[in-house]
Amino acid sequence: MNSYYLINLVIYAAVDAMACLGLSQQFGVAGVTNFGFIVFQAAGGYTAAVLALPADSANGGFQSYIGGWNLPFPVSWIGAAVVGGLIALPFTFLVGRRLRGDFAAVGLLVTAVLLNLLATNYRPLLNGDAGLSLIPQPLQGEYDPQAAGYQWALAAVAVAACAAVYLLVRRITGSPYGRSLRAMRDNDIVADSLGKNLLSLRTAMLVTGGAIAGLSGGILVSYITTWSPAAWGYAETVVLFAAVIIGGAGNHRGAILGAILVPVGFEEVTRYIPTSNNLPPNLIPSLQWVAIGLLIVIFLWVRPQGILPERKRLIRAVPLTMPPAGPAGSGPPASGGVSAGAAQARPGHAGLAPAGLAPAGLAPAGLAPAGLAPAGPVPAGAVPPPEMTAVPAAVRIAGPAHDPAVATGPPDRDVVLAAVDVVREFGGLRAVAGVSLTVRRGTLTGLIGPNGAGKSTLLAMLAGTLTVTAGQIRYQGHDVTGLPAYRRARLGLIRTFQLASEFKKLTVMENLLSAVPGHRGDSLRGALAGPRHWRGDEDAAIARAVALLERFGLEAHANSYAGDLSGGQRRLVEIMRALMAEPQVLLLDEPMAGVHPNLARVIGGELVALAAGGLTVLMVEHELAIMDEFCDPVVAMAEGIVLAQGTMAELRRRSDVVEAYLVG
Ligand SMILES: Nc1ncnc2c1ncn2[C@@H]1O[C@H](COP(=O)(O)OP(=O)(O)OP(=O)(O)O)[C@@H](O)[C@H]1O
Repeated sequence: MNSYYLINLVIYAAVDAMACLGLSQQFGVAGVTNFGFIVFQAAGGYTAAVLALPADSANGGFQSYIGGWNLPFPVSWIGAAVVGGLIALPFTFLVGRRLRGDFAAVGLLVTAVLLNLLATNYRPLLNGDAGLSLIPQPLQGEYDPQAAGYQWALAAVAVAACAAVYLLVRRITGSPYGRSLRAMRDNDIVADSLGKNLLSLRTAMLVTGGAIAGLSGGILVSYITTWSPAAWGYAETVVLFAAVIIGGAGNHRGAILGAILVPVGFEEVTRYIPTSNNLPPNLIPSLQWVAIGLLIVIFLWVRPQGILPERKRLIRAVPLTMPPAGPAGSGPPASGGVSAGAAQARPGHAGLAPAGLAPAGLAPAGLAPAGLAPAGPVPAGAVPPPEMTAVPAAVRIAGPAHDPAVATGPPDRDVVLAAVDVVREFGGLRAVAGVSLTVRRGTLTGLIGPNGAGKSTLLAMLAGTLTVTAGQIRYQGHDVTGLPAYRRARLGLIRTFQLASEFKKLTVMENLLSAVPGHRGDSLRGALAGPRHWRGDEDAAIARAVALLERFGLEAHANSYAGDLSGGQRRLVEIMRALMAEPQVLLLDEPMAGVHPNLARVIGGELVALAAGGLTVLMVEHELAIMDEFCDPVVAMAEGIVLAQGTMAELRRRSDVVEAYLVG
């Protein structure tokens, strides 16, 4: 085989593998479907070209372009990566919290098409469809670019760059930050409710993917010495997607394999197809597209996980070696197992007692008395009651220390969560029609009502998953109505969902670890710093998770995919995951649904013990026996309003509640 031909193969394989690694990171790991991926590669290629080219007048002005700085290697490649990353920033508005994933994907595709049209037709800066040529190769002043030695060296540098990209994406994916990315991919609303900033995560993925794509484009342009808009058509993104899907989305080795099989392999195979003058000239390229399309369909149908599926991340249980719980007040609740590992809480969370309990001495001695708050509506815009405005700073368990945006007004000692005349409309339907409600610290408050009463909608508004149409949500004495779910979660306001919401393709252990707040490895910077930076936090979190798993009898499933568990077991995973988030207030939406009655009792007892330690729980539940046994007070809703609030015995004496819900 001719050595130039081999060099060509190696360089194309390296460039395509890099691009596929970037796309696999975005799409396979983080679930960001970037149909505009090729734009970033094209931008990197153009940047490398204009950084290396002399001013456009230097070679007779036959082509026009931006700049022409004639900068030495490797500035052109670095510039390609930087520009590839930077041009991702304007795209972030497409992948924000509010835009559904499929709309964002279409938005990115349309943007790619528009930019390609612009590049093809706008001559002054981009030279139109003629593109750019005579792009200088790296160090071509010092070496002969035609020499085989030079070309092999260029291929070696391209392979080295590809290896560096592989190590980079592997480091990110293998970190707690990578776990958050995969959690977001599996269920972004749930990830949001656990404190993950979706916009920041997706922006980081667009920028790193853009930088990788830009670098790959820069390397390619330096090698082929031309840049043409026709080579970066949006359809090229389909080829890269095919490679990632066939290789195995989310598996970085799969991305490399896919790159070798699809873009490189297809090009090679078609070289051996005999040509004939009788065949239409575009037949073979057209057949290539048909084959790629068919392969995508076949793989998505028969083997959606690809040739090399995403690998399961087994986590070894760390033995519980920490000292027994500390002195009075900082000790575990009666149900000690849940608290294990808390002694290793990070300094930033030092105030958080085991599994989110209130700090020593601040918790009420036992389950709070009924505390019958008036059920009637509070007028809109009402001044908060006086008890919501004065509390010692030490009680701010998860207030301003976590989130500087909520920095005014001291929290209340007793009322930890309040809805003030809250309304939620869906079109013409008033699902919640002016609810006022207070939840007191350390209580296990029940929320009952017939189907469609508005309970889940109210819970979602309290957590920030749904915005209110009118009214106010107050948490720890602060107005949090405008705060998104992830910010509320970081303040300790954690919810679970009515429908199963485990991260299916994360193991049970990973589900639990994904909720840990303030993990040193749960940021891009922390992930890049490497395991040595976050190993301590990880071990402490694993120890806490193991204790919880043992408490709820799921230790044997620690390394099973959560999506493979039974309905009841998945419920338990959600509850444990919520506890791992170190909540101050837990909003549970039918947590016992599908759980065996004996286990439901264990959960109930566990929640009572946690409440005795200062945790506040608001729980929607249809099973009245559970309400009778564990919840006090209980709030009854019907048709979007609160009918009454009191003990279950008191509610049973209310004819309107009995009529609406308790009959039968
Ligand atoms: N996203 C939505 N779009 C339109 N209507 C909705 C939406 N979510 C809830 N609703 C409607 O709002 C009303 C209250 O629903 P919600 O789920 O809050 O009731 P619920 O008390 O939790 O009922 P259940 O006990 O059956 O879960 C229902 O009529 C429901 O159809």
